[in-house]
Amino acid sequence: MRLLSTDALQGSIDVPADKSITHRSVMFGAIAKGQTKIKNFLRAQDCLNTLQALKELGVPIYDDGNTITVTGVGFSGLTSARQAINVGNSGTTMRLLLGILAGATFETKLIGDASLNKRPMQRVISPLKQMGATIMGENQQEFPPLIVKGNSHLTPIKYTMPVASAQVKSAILFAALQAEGQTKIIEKELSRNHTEEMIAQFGGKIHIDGKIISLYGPQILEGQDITIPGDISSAAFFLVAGAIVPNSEVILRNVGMNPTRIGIIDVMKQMGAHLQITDKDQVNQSATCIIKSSSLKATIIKGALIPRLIDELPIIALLATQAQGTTIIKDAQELKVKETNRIDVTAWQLQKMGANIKATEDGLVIHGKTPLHGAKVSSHGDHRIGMMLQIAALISEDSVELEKPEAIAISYPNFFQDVKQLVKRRR
Ligand SMILES: O=C(O)C1=C[C@@H](OP(=O)(O)O)[C@@H](O)[C@H](O)C1
Ligand SMILES: C=C(OP(=O)(O)O)C(=O)O
Repeated sequence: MRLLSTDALQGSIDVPADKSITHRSVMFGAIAKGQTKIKNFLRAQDCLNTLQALKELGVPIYDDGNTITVTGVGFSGLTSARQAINVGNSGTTMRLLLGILAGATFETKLIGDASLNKRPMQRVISPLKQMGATIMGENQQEFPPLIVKGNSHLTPIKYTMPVASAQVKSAILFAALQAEGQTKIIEKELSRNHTEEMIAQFGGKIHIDGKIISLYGPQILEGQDITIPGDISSAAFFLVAGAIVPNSEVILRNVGMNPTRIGIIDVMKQMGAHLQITDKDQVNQSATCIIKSSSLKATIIKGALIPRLIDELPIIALLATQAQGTTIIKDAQELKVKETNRIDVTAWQLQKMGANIKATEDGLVIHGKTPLHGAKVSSHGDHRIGMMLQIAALISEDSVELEKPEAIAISYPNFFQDVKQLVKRRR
């Protein structure tokens, strides 16, 4: 596919719904008692896989095209699926479902696509096994396909997390809601807290003290009405586009502003971006972002900041190619076990376009500012790499061809329409 390029972006877009919160809204709706009504559900492949998975586990879900109504069955009301559940490309779906199914006495086989088959699952298998669940990969491996057989008498654990991962934390919390007694999780670094927030929103009790989370189980949650805010991880592509394309002013409405997710805003401000945040909505944790073409300087991104912008690192790497000086990203080894090895793929694809970027063991080193030129690039089936490359193409001197653009529908089905809407002058 030939990508668009331009020398001006102008206009506004409504940011699509948050993927992490969408997954969780259906999961919490399913394991609660009573009805959950979800507005602004993200109709992207990953989230549709979560919806389908819960239907296959016996949860009544009705979609009127606007609102999704989930009739909660409680953990004990889930029923055995007729066949293996295919969660496609979605790591969140597989890992969180393992936590939910840790207390179900029937057996479930979870399968996914070729990319998911390479993603590490030991990080969830290990704590869930300690709690009493049985989870097996084929040939004793940690990789999907996985078979999970739960245990109706799960035991609570005290668990110090070896990785900063919201998915691992969430899987343990779903199991903890079913276990008798106190579970304590000690986070390595603070990661996105949507699961903790939703436990409270659905009427549960959870105690958080910095990196220590404690929860007494078992708990029965109650269905809620939820409106999903926009996804900062999707907005990120246009935040960067607005900053690096000359003559630009882009307004992004309904951007989720959960503090555990807004690392990219801190980084862009630090780099000198003309970024303004207005119309803050405290209830919905969202705001409007206005970004203008910016003259940028390099920065260092590491440590506790990494989990707050983990999915934004490929697009931040592109931003750094347009900043004066050397940007260093470190402590980001988790990027190697996403949909692709995002350290290597980001460096490799941007190098093809003339960027001065090098992969390191745990991150990237980017020397700016370099002009980008045309090339044949590939998403490698990774939605975030595909979107990053379209934004790179906007400032490319000549034409860029993208292989596997269809991957973008995993999190942002209307991405190319939104790009088109903002492009004022095609080159
Ligand atoms: O919990 C979530 O919704 C997510 C957590 C992160 O993964 P890890 O928990 O593996 O860091 C993130 O990369 C992913 O896109 C979504
Ligand atoms: C890593 C991602 O998602 P998941 O882990 O759910 O596949 C992502 O969306 O960038």
